[in-house]
Amino acid sequence: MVQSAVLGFPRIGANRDLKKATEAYWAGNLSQTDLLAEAKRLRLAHWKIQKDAGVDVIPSNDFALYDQVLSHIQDFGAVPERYSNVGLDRIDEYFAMGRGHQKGGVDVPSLEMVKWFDSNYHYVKPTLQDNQTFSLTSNPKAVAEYVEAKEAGINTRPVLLGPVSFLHLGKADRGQSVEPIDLLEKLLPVYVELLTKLKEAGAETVQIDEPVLVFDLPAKTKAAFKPAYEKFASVAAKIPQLVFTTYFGDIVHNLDLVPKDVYALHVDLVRNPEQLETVLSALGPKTTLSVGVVDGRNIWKTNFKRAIEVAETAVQKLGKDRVIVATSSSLLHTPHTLASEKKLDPEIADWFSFASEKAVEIALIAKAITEGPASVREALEANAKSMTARATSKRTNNPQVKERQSKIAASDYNRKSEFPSRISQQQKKLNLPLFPTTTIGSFPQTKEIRVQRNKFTKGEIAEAQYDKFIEQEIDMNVKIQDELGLDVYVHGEPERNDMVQYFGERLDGYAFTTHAWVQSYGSRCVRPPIIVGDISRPAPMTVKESKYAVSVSSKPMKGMLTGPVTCLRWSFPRDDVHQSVQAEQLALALRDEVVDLEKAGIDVIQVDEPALREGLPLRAGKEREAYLDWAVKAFRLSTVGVEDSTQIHSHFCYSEFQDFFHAIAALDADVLSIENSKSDSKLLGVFVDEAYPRHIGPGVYDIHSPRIPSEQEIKDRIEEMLQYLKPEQLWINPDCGLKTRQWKETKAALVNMVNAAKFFRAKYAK
Ligand SMILES: Nc1nc2c(c(=O)[nH]1)N[C@@H](CNc1ccc(C(=O)N[C@@H](CCC(=O)N[C@@H](CCC(=O)N[C@@H](CCC(=O)O)C(=O)O)C(=O)O)C(=O)O)cc1)CN2
Ligand code: MET
Ligand SMILES: [Zn+2]
Repeated sequence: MVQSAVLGFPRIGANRDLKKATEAYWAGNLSQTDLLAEAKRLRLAHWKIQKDAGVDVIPSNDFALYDQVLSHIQDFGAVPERYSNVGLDRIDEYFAMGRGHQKGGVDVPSLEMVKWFDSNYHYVKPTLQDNQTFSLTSNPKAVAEYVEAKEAGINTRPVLLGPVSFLHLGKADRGQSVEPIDLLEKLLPVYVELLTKLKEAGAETVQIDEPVLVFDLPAKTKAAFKPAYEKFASVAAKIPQLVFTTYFGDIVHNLDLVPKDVYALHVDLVRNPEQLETVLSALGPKTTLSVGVVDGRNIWKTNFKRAIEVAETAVQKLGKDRVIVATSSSLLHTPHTLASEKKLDPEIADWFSFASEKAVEIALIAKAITEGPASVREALEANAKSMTARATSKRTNNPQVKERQSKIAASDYNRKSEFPSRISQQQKKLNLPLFPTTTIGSFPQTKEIRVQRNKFTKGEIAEAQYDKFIEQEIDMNVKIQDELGLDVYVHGEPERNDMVQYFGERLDGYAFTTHAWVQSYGSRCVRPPIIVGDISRPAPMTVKESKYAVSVSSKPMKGMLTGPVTCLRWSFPRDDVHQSVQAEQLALALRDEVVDLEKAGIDVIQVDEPALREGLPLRAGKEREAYLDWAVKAFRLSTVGVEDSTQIHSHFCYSEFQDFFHAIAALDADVLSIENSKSDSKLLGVFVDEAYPRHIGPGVYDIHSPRIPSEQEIKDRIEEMLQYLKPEQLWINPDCGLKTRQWKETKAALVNMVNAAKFFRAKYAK
């Protein structure tokens, strides 16, 4: 029979239960015991959902209190000493690596956190030493959770991140020079020990994730697969059977690296259905193929007909016993259940499927193949009906939007003048000192703000009252910036629930949800709006708040928008129209907003594009160039409608600039702020080598952690930056917005930042 498998289930729970529990624990309002009990409750609930859905292969160890890679770091004894030797218990050590720890005389920043492939999820980077050793902890999480499920009557398939991916996704610690992949020999015994324990506990198969196989890999990493999987083959009798798992891309270019003797191979056929033929012809004679046909990255109902066709192609070649139908990747990137969405228009809700519904889908697809379509006839018919309804719906099509798109001219992509002329006109207006200080946009989203917004959303307070509240927040933010002595102000974004969701809610062509949360990092979640049709802007979206902010401020005030590519990437995009078309529609809507802000007297406008880098296709080549072409065009289309004297800023976090610099330069923004505090300042070298003439603010401190950076630390960072950048092009700002922080630490950090800037201002004053 064809089995059904889920590669991973979202862990936050139907009501962001995990977020609430961890945050309560951090605040000292929940005991460790209660935190662990809540985590257990969630795991059991999620296993039960999948079991009830009829899924054959249910994952375990897909859970994590903060991040699954971080859990591996701890279980493998790869905890840097600064966390392991300061007397923290296991849970606090874990959170210290994830979010820093500044309490009880301990002061450690967090480990670096970066994007998980091309998703909006973030993982903690394994951070390794030259003399790194590994050892398995006494009660490894993978074993404990396998046993826990078994005791609940569910025989799961544990998920592990494979050794090559674990090392490839890691880095040398600051000041260390080890190449992580060179540590393979030392790491493998830990995997063997862990796999052996899983087998002893009863696990028959293990999902071993090697997603790095979708990248273009350096020779050394490629060479690591053979010894790693030969080692596992040599102890095959002692360990579970391995399902070698890849996702988020095709593996055709690395097919020779797939071990021939593993029990099964999983490939993502949602992203790259065309790889099936090649993969099938290269498969080992006994290997089972796990075909990923239910999208783990988006919320559209699966097209059963298409999914079954794909799976049948594999069945014809391999037979039913050698095919597993599965989700394309973990469902971590999808919301918990559609059942919570009481406010969605039923016509549109019929097009969607969230994690719990996807579990049902995958079981149905397996049944359709094993027992024949007649066994699930009703479900197939209902599915076909939904597909037709969506394809023919009037809701998705807006001729006026298409008409405008067809009229875009080459001149719509260019500013009036080049940067040198622009910056002098801007400087006349803005009169900024050397080393201007600014922040990235958001200020703390306090409990009070959320409560007021919640009341407003529920209709408990009137719009006028809510608007008044927002104005008071803006007043307060301006006053605080006066006191801090910042140079370019922000209004603080108090009116925004999220930088993407907020715009989605104000644009036509979008649907939005009430409970569809997805984990972004640690306890932080997002509720991506859903692009269902052609996008347009019925009315200005941010002008009212920005105009008010300018009216109460004596310093330049930045207008604040989320760029077209980030709006696209952090929404659930349509899958029936190319992403470039959706980005262009967003760009046109934002262009009107930018021009309206300028008309309202806003001289500095920041258009954030933190997701531009994450959208970059994972492999170099034509696809990448095509992406950069439309992404850069979308940004330019949205920003260049202004006068030379209006200063355009853009912001990037989570960006590795080495392979990306030319695109950033091509945006032609006047000022860039980038995340930098966790990276080696050497990386700023690209801006020198490539002679970047415009202004730039590399972040001077990390905003993900409550830890307060000292003035000296910030000065040291600036000093390093000055080795690469000219004083007259350098801005001083944090890595990113401050919405996740408390006011107390925000003020303390910004005082130190402003003082550090003043120090250099005095030093360079002539
Ligand atoms: N979309 C997106 N992706 C991003 C980022 C981002 O800002 N947005 N930043 C980067 C890092 N990722 C982040 C992701 C989320 C958050 C974040 O702060 N999320 C908030 C939720 C933001 C939100 O939508 N808030 C809503 C809902 C708030 C809420 O919880 N309301 C309560 C009711 C009010 C109460 O009693 O607290 C409820 O619904 O139950 C609002 O403010 O209106 C959180 O998890 O806490 C930060 C960074 C990369 N990716
Ligand atoms: N303007 C946004 C903010 O400050 C930029 C965030 S980038 C993830 O929150
Ligand atoms: Zn940012």
